[in-house]
Amino acid sequence: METNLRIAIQKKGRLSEDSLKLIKECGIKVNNGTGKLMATATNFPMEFLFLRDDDIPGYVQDGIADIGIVGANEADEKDKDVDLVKSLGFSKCRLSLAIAKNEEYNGLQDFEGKSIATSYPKILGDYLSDNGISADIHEISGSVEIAPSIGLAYGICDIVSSGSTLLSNGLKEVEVIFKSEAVMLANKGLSAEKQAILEKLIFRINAVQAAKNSKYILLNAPNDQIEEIIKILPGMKSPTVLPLAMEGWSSVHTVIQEDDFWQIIEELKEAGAEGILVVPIEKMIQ
Ligand SMILES: Nc1ncnc2c1ncn2[C@@H]1O[C@H](COP(=O)(O)OP(=O)(O)OP(=O)(O)O)[C@@H](O)[C@H]1O
Ligand SMILES: O=P(O)(O)OC[C@H]1O[C@H](OP(=O)(O)OP(=O)(O)O)[C@H](O)[C@@H]1O
Ligand SMILES: [Mg+2]
Repeated sequence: METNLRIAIQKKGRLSEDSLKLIKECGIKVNNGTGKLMATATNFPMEFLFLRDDDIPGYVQDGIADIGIVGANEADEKDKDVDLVKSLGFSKCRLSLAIAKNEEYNGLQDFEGKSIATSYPKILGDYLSDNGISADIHEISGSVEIAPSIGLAYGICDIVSSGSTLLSNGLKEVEVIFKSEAVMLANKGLSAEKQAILEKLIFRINAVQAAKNSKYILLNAPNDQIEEIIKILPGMKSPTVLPLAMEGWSSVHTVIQEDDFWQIIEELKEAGAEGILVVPIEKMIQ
């Protein structure tokens, strides 16, 4: 029987859509009809389990799933004996301490002896003890932001992204204690066959990620400016230079990093580049 790599992804929630999108971008086809909790890819040796994110680190540790996608916050909180394979760049958020917006805040010492409601008792406990603060951690499983207004706790420690949930509940963020994004976890004892499938998957994810961070750039320039323009362009290798039909002009093609984009464009314009086109790249194999 063919070996399949079994991946656990969140059934429904903040990670589900982007996890499946990544799988799709890797060219893997899976038919997860509504309500189906298990599925097999049609064109890659992979099986899918659709689970609550809380259960994923444990299932990966126990080998029920070979790999899994969860938030780094969930992976850290569950503290299972698994390998962290890769950060995936989506579901970026932070775990923060927050208190009622009308409370004065002078620093972390304000939490000394107070109660804090959270779904992340381990991460919070570690943070407080690292900082020499002793507080009463009150574990609740959801709707954490309600705790101060109903008198359950002085402060909270919960996930923040835009900050709008805090705002709507009359809270202010006072400390960021953990920065998170989706990560891939793997079981520590994968067979050689499963390891080989995982490597193929990682190769594809790397190509997708590299493409997302890069742009293909095309521009025209007079030949006497080409040397200077090439100096500005840090391409994958050396840029391609092609003569244009117009005498004395060339077209330059290369790949640039998204982060350097605006700075490079400015420099290129100053160096005499014209007709600059910037195009997204679908996959990039380095
Ligand atoms: N507002 C947000 N913006 C970005 N990422 C988020 C946000 N909220 C949560 N996340 C990330 O997505 C993960 C899953 O969040 P979600 O709210 O779907 O979890 P959940 O309610 O515990 O789901 P489940 O029903 O699977 O237990 C979180 O652990 C965190 O890493
Ligand atoms: O800073 P914000 O952009 O407002 O995001 C933060 C909120 O997002 C998450 O909840 P979610 O909306 O996923 O609902 P949940 O409580 O059902 O998990 C998280 O638990 C926070 O409450
Ligand atoms: Mg959960």
